[in-house]
Formats: sequence, C-alpha cells, structure tokens
Amino acid sequence: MIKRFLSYYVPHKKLFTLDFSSAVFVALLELAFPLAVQWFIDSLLPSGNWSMIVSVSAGLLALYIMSTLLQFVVNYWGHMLGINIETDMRQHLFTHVQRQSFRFFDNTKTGHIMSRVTNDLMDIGELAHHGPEDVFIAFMTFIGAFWIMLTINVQLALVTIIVVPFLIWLIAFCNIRMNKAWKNMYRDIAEVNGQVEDSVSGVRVVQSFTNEEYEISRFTKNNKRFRLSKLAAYKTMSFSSSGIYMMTRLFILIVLVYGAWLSFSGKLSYGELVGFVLYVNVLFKPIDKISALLELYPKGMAGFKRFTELIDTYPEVVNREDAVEVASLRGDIAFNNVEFSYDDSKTILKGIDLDIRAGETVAFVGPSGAGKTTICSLIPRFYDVNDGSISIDGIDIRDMTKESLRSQIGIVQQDVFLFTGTLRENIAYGKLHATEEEIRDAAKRAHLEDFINSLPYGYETQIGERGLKLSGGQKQRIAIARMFLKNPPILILDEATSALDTETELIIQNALTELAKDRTTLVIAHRLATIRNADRIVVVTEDGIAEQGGHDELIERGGIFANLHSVQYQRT
Ligand SMILES: Nc1ncnc2c1ncn2[C@@H]1O[C@H](COP(=O)(O)OP(=O)(O)OP(=O)(O)O)[C@@H](O)[C@H]1O
Repeated sequence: MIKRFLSYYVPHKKLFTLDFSSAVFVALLELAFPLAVQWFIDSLLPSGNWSMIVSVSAGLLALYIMSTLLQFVVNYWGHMLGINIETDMRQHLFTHVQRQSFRFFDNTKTGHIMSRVTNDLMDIGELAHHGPEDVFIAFMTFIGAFWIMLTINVQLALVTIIVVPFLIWLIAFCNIRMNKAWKNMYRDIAEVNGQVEDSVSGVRVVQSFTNEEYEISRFTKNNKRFRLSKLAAYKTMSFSSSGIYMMTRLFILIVLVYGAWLSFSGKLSYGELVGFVLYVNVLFKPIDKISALLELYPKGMAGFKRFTELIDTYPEVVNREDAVEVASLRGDIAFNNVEFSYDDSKTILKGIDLDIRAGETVAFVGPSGAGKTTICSLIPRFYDVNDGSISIDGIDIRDMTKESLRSQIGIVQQDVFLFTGTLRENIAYGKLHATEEEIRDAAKRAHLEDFINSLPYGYETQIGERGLKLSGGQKQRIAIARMFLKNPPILILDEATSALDTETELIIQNALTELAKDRTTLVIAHRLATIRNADRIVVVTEDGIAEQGGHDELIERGGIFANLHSVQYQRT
C-alpha cells in the first residue's frame, strides 16, 4: 500500500527534491542552534568581547533569515506537492469511475463515490505532503540530537533516552485506536453524503409525498451517528496529544533537575545544561511530528485504501485485445441463444434467438419486468451476456471495441437525462464538435425550432439542473435532436412516447418516424397504438420471446399480443 502511495510522487520528483532538501537544511540548522547557544554561554560570554558578540549575533541573524526563507519553501512547496498528488489522484479516480460498467453503478452509491473524490482525497493530499518528509526529518533530527547529547553528557543522554520507549508505546496505542475511529467516521460521512445526494435529487418526490419530516428524521439519525463517530475520533486524538504533551514536559523537568545536580557536582557547565535542555526539545519535536503524522496517517491511509479499492474495481465490460474498430455498421442484429442475469438470484433472459434485419423497425412489447429493456441494453454491451452471443452484421459485438460499437447505436432513454447548461450544449452532446448549422438542423428535425426561437435567450437558455425548466416533451425532443446529430445506423427508443399529451405525442412521433428512417430501430413501447407501423412486433414474456410478427398478423393469431391489444383497446 505504501509503495503504491509513493508511486504518485514520481511525476513530481523535482518538486519533492526541492521541498525535501530544504526541509533537511532547516533540520540541520535546528540541530546546530543549541550548539551555538552553548558556545555562546560557555566561551563567548566569559571573554567579554562585545564586538565579537555583535558579529556572532549578526551571523545568527543571517542564518535565521535563511532558515525562515527555507521554512517558506518547505511550507508552500510542500503543500503544492500534496495538492498536486491529490489532483492527480482525483483525476485518476474520476477517469476510472467514468469507465466503469453499468453493474458497478447498479451496486455503488453515488454519495460514496462523492466522499471518495472529495473528503478522502483531501486527507490523502495532506498525508502526501507531510508523510515521507516528516518521517525522514523526524528520524534525522532525533538521531542527530541524541548523538550530540551523548557528546555533551553520556549520563544525562541515557536518562533522556529511557523515556522514548514509553512515548513510542503511547503513540502506537493511540495509533491503533485512532485508525479505528477514523474508519468509523469516514463510513458515517459517506452515509450522510449518500443521503444528501438521494434526498436533494429526489426532493420533488419527497415534497409531492410531503415526506420532508421523514427525510429530515432519516438525516438526523445519520447526522447524529456521524457526530458521535467524529467525537470519538477527536477524543482519541485529544487523549493521545495530551498524553504525549504530559510525558514530554515531565521529562524536561527531570532533565533539568538531574542536569542541575550534575552541574553542582562540576560535571556539566551552564552552557552545556542550557544546550542540553534545548536538545531535549529538539529530540522531542520529531516525536511531536510523528504523533501529528499518526493523526494524519490513519486518516489518509484509510482514505487511500478506499481509493485503491475503487481504482482496483475493473470494468466488467472491456475490449478484447484483438477487438476491431467498426467504422460503420449496416445494422443486421442477431441474438443467438442468449442467456443473461443481473446477479445470481434470477435469470432474466434465457434462450433468446432473434434476427433483426438492417433498416427494420422492431417493437418489443410484453408485461412489465419481462426483460424488454434488458434485451436492448445488451446490444450496446452495457452488460455482457452470460451465454450465447449477439452479433451485428455477422460480427460478435464482443469482438468490436466498445467505443466503436456504441458510436453506432443511438439510445433515447425513457427518462431523458439532461446536463446543467444551455440548450445548445445539451443538443450538441450528440456530437461534441457539431457546427452551428448542424445543431440548428438537428433542432429543426426534432421539431424544437419554434420552441427555441420563442425563448429570449434561444439556444443559450439555461435549462436548469437536469433540465428541470423543461417539459417532458421538450426533453424528449432534445434527446431526439441529439440522435439526429449522432446519426447512428442503429436506434433504440425506450418508451420515448409515453406520458405525453396527444398533440406533443404526434409531434414527437413524426420526429421519431423521420429519425427511424433508414435505420435499424428497436422500440420498447407499452402503448400499442404507437407501434402499429412497426415492421415486426416481438412479444417478450418471462419465458422469453413468446411470439413475433406483423401487427395485424399477431392480432389475427389471437395470442398474447391480441390479448394485450384488446385489454388496452378496452381501456382507451
Ligand atoms: N440493473 C438491474 N439490476 C438488477 N435487476 C434488474 C436491473 N434492471 C432490471 N432488473 C430486473 O430485470 C427484470 C427485467 O427488467 P426490464 O427493465 O428489462 O423489464 P422491462 O420488460 O423493460 O420492464 P418495463 O416494461 O417495466 O420497463 C426485472 O425483473 C427487473 O427487476
């Protein structure tokens, strides 16, 4: 884990070297300072040479200024190093999450991903800044100070060192407890994030059910749990820092008393005693540093562990090594004995055989939950089949690169997802570098032009978060405009015409008919009237494909479709 953590330093070698060498220099100056004080008291003061005292003080001042400048470098550049590493990791994580397969998003809470991208990475950044540098400097100053203390007075140095194992034990003990406490705290903040994400994005549903109080009480519970775990973490932290504080001060007192006694018996000069007390401070400073690091280390490492867990989740749908780029497909789709399940609990599709000719419009109908959407999700490889195969133009879709396959398929989802931004940006999502003319043409063909022209800001109108300032019909027309821009040979329309008034439905139906022209089109529809003109209707039930054929042919056959048709007809 540590090796992996350190690998993130590689692109920032120069910055690290600069920061690290400045830190070493600062530490060396710190080690030299008590020696200078000792020499000042023992040699310079008794000489009574005032001009020498002034020149030595001027020299010390120069050293101080240099040390201050270096402190700035250590502080600022050190933080820059941490921030750079944090930024790289965030980029890595976001890129990785974007490439995950659908199953990953089915099973991962958005709030947890948010926590990892924000809170976790901030702690990791701090650790990246302080970690290796502080450990090295701490060891260097500790060994350096102890060695100099031995040269001053062996007995006093040995007495000092006795306390170190106690301190180490205290630190190790606190470290274990803190590790656990931070882990709990992060688990609980991820829950809080998850709930905020859920309740805020679903606030319209919450308010329509007047369930605000319920959401607030759920949040209160999570928030309280987080408060308790954070309090527990800080209690452990406070216990550890006070323990360390108490031990270090107690020891300075012991050194002072023992040093005074050695001084009375003529074994230690005043300068040496002052120097020694100063060295005790220098000796304990690394321990303070390490204890601060121990507060940071478990937090940062717990975050880094969660970071690596995410990074190590490999996308399930990947390109084969010899996968081919398909430049343009005709759109002949074949399902060969396809079997599929989302998880081990239930097989959703079994023995699906289906041939769709290029340019054909095929409508999927059947009871809710039968697997119509699932069949269509398998074509762009949102999920891979468990058994059997799907091919387009005779090529197994697993032998094509995922990107080139998906570039040939356009999907108008049941629930159109729009991004915060302008109408133009949302239409252009179908072709990122589309020209102004292409965008206008797509809007026109999707019957959006009149609506856009009626807006004061036209294409530059902000549509609100997820397009909340638009009606359902307008959103669907944007989705259709995107498809005109993308211009794929294969089209999947997932209940694109549901929940609209008759006039809007007619407009959209016309747009869709134009969109479907010369493309292989798969329509998932519940409202049977809208698929009257499909070339073929495929009836999907839990047992697989129950029947297929033309509209009138199926009605005449008097099977499931005829039944569904008569039920809907009676209803309307
Ligand atoms: N992401 C998923 N993870 C696990 N199970 C799923 C997932 N999506 C769908 N299912 C299950 O798979 C089955 C088929 O769902 P699918 O959405 O394909 O049906 P459908 O025929 O399109 O239904 P509807 O007409 O209601 O949209 C259902 O039992 C559903 O619960």
